[in-house]
Amino acid sequence: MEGDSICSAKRGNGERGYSSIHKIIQRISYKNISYSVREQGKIFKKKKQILTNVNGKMCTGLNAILGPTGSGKTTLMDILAARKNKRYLQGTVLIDGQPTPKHFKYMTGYVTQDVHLHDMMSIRESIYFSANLRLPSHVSSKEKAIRVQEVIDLLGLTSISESRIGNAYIRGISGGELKLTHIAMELVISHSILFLDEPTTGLDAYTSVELMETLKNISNEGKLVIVTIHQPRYAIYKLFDSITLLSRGQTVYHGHANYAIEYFASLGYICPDRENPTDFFLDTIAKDELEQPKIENLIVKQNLSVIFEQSEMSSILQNSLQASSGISNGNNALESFIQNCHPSSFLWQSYVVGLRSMKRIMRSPTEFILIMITSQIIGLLFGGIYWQLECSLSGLQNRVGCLFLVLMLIITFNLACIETFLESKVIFIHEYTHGYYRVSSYFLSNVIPDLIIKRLMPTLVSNTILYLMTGFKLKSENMAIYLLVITLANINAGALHVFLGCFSNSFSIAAVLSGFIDVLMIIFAGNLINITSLPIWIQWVQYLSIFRLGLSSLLVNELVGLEFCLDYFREITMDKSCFNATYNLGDNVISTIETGEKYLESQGILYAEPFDVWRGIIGLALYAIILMILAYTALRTLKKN
Ligand SMILES: Nc1ncnc2c1ncn2[C@@H]1O[C@H](COP(=O)(O)OP(=O)(O)OP(=O)(O)O)[C@@H](O)[C@H]1O
Repeated sequence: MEGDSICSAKRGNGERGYSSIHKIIQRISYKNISYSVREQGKIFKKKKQILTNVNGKMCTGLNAILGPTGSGKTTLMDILAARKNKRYLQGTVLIDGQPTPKHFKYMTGYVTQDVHLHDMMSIRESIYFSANLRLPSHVSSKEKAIRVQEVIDLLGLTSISESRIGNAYIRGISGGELKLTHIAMELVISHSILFLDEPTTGLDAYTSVELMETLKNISNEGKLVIVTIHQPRYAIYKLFDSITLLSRGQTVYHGHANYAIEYFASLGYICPDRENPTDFFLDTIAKDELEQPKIENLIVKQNLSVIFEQSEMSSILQNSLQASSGISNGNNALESFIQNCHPSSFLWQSYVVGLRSMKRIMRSPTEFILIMITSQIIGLLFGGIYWQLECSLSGLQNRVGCLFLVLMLIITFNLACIETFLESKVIFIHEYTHGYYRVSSYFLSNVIPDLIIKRLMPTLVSNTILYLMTGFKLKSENMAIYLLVITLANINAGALHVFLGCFSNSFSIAAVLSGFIDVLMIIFAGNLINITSLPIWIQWVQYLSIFRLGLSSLLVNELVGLEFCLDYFREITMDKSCFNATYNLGDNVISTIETGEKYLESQGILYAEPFDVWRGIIGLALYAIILMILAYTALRTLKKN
């Protein structure tokens, strides 16, 4: 019985690794690992202990973490893979005797329990996407394609490699095939350490054994493979080099898989012939958790974890951990080795992610077509309602109303940006934490095309139609300014809703926040309440309103130089043409016309200087930059663990 002999397993050569990003790692050791969290969703957050004083060592080969549901398997694996919040962690994890390097998680393959992949991509495209972004740039496209094909064949995905992933509405591949695709996306990178959380869940018995045999073969090449698994068949159990049995976050056994039965027998727990050892271990642990066993030759009320802690095996392990903590194995350059977590450049990442975004839009055109058709119908409808506006007082009112409604529509259309991002948030977090791309590449190539193609393009087309139908000023410079304001308002509304999508975890929360912000901005637009009538100390809020900034520019652009007949005079003179005259009524001088300038003055909108039309545009542009930075920052600071 020798604790350290866990690591006397074969030493492969880490063959197939792409050496520029993959250091050959042979051992992970962990000492006194304790992990606790503050439980979410309670007013007084209670501390919950998940792991307590766990020790161990895992080496090249197939290592399994077993235990009942909720025993802490995933948490332990996450800690070893450097994917847990260090704030709640106590103890040390050493990689080949060295502290875990900063970017360790990018050096490892990690298959999560839940799988989230882009629905419109095929299996081959998904695996190629992973290879394209995560393999070093010196690996040619041809080599990547060959590697992808090899992994597809290895996991038996050949016959369905061109099938789409699908989603809840569009039937795609099965859950098991999805899992295999995810595993393939990690295998294709050929990391020297591979973590797999419940890789066989969702697979039939035969495929599970096949998969585990594949993982065993991979580990025989000198790779360190760690899996968490619930209740593997004996055929799978036989493949494990080492097993770690957990019970309520404590170690019940850690050592060679083929010694475990002997160890339990030494405690009086005899595994019956023909019984699957894993079933036997889990049953024993379950009984131990329930009733605190009172077995002959054992100290009463000692449970399996205490017994293991006091065992000879555990003390050998402790000694070996103590001794190995300072050994570097020549890998003391681990930290400097992986300075840059991304093997591909910012531009390459933006190109690859952008290409996928475009493919997604092209392959699910319904949403885009629907947005395009609805916005054109609304454009035509508004154009019909505000058809060829007259230069009368009602024409002035209609102009203001129409411009306000155009801005309202832009905000409403961009509400969908919340959903667009929320939908892909899980995929973004998964891909980002797996080192596919930088946040900036994703932002540039995923968020921005979405804003431009799905939101801005339809709005610009419908507003061009609307502009011509309403009879707004026909000069090209006025139309250009109109479309520029529409563009900036669109970017603002889109960025605002992307920000809200990043900020909150559900559509309803984001929609409530959006409603609140929109109402505030509408109040300060100026046409529901006259800003000049408000107390000075609150008037500044108008500069925070996209509506106010946009509307003031649109109004200056449209109204300066226009004259509007008072409808009253047109009726009494029965003259449909507009004339400019003044009448003296007692002390009052009444004009037959209202000028656009007079209206703007009454609204507190500056118009006299050419710059006045640009004031709102510059405000909108600055606002767009600020909102984009906020959205980007929200994406960066998103909790990614
Ligand atoms: N962030 C967290 N907040 C609260 N509880 C947590 C948190 N993370 C883990 N837990 C709890 O810790 C325990 C261990 O979780 P973990 O996912 O590691 O178990 P597991 O053995 O992998 O379970 P399963 O076999 O079901 O996957 C569970 O009871 C879980 O609810």
